[in-house]
Amino acid sequence: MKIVSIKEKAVPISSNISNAFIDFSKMNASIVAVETDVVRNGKHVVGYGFNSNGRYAPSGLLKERFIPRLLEASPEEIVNDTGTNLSPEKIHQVLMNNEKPGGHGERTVAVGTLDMAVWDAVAKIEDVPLYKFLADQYGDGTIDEKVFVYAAGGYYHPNKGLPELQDEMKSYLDMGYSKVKMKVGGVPLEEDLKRIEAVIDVVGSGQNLMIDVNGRFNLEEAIHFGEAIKDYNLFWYEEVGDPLDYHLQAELSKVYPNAIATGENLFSVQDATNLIRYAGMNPKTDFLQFDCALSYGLVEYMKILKMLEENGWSSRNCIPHGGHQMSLNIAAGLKLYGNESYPGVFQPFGGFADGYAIDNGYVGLPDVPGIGFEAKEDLYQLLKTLNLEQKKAYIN
Ligand SMILES: O=C([O-])CC(=O)C(=O)O
Ligand SMILES: [Mg+2]
Repeated sequence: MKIVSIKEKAVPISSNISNAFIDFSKMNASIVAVETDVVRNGKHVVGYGFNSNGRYAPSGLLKERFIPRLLEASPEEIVNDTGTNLSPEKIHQVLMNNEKPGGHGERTVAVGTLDMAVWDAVAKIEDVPLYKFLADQYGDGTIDEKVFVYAAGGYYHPNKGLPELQDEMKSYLDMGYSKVKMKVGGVPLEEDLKRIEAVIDVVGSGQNLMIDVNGRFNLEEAIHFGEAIKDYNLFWYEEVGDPLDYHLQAELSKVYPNAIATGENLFSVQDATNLIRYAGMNPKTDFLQFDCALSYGLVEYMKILKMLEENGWSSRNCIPHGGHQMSLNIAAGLKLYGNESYPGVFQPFGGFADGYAIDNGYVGLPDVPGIGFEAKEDLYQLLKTLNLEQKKAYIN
C-alpha cells in the first residue's frame, strides 16, 4: 500500500466581512488530495482535506516541505502494523521529522490539512464513515447520532445595520438552528450592546447567543466589556484577548461570572496544556475551541483530548472552531459537545451534508465512507478539480 500522488492548490474564500481583528478580503484556503494505490469500487481511494478559515493557504509549506516529505517516506513508515491501512499516527511522525518543538507557526495548518486527507482516505479504505471508525478504534464504540451545531455569523459588513443583523439571525433560526454567534469588539461598546440586544430580541434569550471578540481586547477592555454584558447571561464570551495571553484570561475568569470559550488560535498540545494550566478556565462551565485543521490535525487533537482528561476536563467541553465536516465526525465519534457551523459564510467549506437539515440545533451525519465530502455537492465539485488536474498530469 502506498501514496501515489498528492495535489494541492489554494482557492479563495474571500468576502467583505470583518471581525474585530481582520477582514476576509484576501482569505484563501488550501485544498489537498492524497491518492493511494488502494482500489475501492474500481477506483484509487483519494482522501481530501482543506485548512479551516482564518489562516491563509499554506501552499509554500505544503509544496516545498510536507508533501515531498510524505512522498519520500517508505511504505513501512506510513502503513499500520497489520499492513491493512495507512497509519495517521505514523504519517504524523513522518511529517514532523526534523521539525523543532515550539514556535509552531503555520506549519500546523499545513500538517492539519494533510492529516484531514489522510483520515478521509483511511475511513474510505475501511469503507466506513469516519465518525464510525473513530468511535470503534479510538472511542467507546458508540456514536452520537446527532450533533449540536450553532450558527456562526453576525460579522461586521458594510451597510449592515441592526435590521440586517436581525434578518441574518432570523434566517439561522428558520434553518433550524437554536443558538447563534455574532462578532463584537469592532465598534464602540454602546454600539455593540445595541447589536447584542437586537439579536437577543430575535433569539429570545442570552443563552441562545455567543459573542466573539477575536482577540481584540486588552485586560481592561475585556473586564469592562464583561461587566457590561454579564446580565445578558450569554452562552459564551469568546476569545476575548490575545489567544496566548493566559494572564488576561485568568484575570478575566476571576471576575466574569458566565461561560468563556477560547482555543481556536492555539495550535499544539503544548499551547492547549498551557491554557489549561495557567488561564484559570473552569471545566464546569467553559468551552474549548481547538480546531484540528489548523493545529496539526486529529492525531494532535487526540493528544489534546487525553491531556484534557488527565486534567479533569471532558471531551464534552469541546466545540471546535471551523464549521467543517472533519470536526463534525470527531464530535459524533469521540463525543464532543458539538461543532461550529457557518450557514452563511466560508462556503463551500462551511456547512454539512446535503439533505441533512438542522433540527432544533442538531444535525445528523451521512452514512458514506470517509469524512462525507462526497455528500456535499458544492464542496465535492471543488475538491474533485484536484483529481482532474492529476489525470491530465498522467496523460502529459
Ligand atoms: O471570524 C473568524 O475568524 C472566525 C471565528 O473566530 C469563529 O468562527 O469563531
Ligand atoms: Mg472565534
